Amino acid sequence: MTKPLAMAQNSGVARRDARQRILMCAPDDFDVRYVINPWMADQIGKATRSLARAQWETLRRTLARTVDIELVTPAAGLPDMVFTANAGFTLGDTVVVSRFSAEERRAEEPLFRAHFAAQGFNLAPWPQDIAFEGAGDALIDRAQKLVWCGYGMRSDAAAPQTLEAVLERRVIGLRLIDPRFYHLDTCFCPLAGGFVMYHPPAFDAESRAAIERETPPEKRIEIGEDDASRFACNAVDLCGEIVMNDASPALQNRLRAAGFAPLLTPLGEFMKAGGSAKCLTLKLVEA
Ligand SMILES: NC(=O)NCCC[C@H](N)C(=O)O
Repeated sequence: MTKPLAMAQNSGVARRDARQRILMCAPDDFDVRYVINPWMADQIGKATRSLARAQWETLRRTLARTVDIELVTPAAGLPDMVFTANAGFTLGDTVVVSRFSAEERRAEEPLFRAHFAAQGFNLAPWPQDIAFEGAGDALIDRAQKLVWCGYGMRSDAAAPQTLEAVLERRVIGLRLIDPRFYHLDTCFCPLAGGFVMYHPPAFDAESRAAIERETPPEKRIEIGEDDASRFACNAVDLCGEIVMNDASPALQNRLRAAGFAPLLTPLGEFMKAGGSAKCLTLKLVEA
């Protein structure tokens, strides 16, 4: 079988990836202060700031071995701003800044917009009345040259076609049906070489069929309930190194057999807010 790691090392994509930039936000004001997803229920006030900080620093250092880390300034009173996956969706030097469905996160929008503008991104137009939560719900699949876009929990049903019109890229909408997997990046992860790691019960039948249509069986890595609940799909693929909160030995073996190198970094404090490795990062993707 073709090894994605080897493939990546020989491709132009890998050379760009070597200088890839990832946006993060320090957890200065991280906490659980409201409940907007099932993971946050019963967790108000229960995150330990010092432990969260240590977990976030370990993630940052781990990623910084391979990519350049950029930081957006955290703001007091916005405890979820640490989840930069939800800042927006970038493609080349264009960004679609998120239009949060969750009222509690709306105040993050102007801060992320100002950050992207200051960094020289072109801000793509987006209708105010269509919720879209950025790279939490829109995931680029370089191997298949398309964008997968989750909807039905946070991003509106109109988000996929709106994104397709804005980006002029093929976008496939995937309808999410389990509130625990409220963003696409909690239950779906495109990997190098056309592999896709996903939790099938998080999707409706039509969306599962779309995934099966686009991805051959040998490239589909189905994630069971146990691994999905450890946020195994919420992973960052860095040229074949898969940075994730946790994964069972069986899943780690499955990933290794496909040519990937799982790298576990515990992010339990952030799980209390419903996020882990992928949610804490935004790849500033090359077009
Ligand atoms: N899944 C993600 O991309 N981000 C995690 C966001 C967690 C935050 N508490 C939220 O519910 O919006």
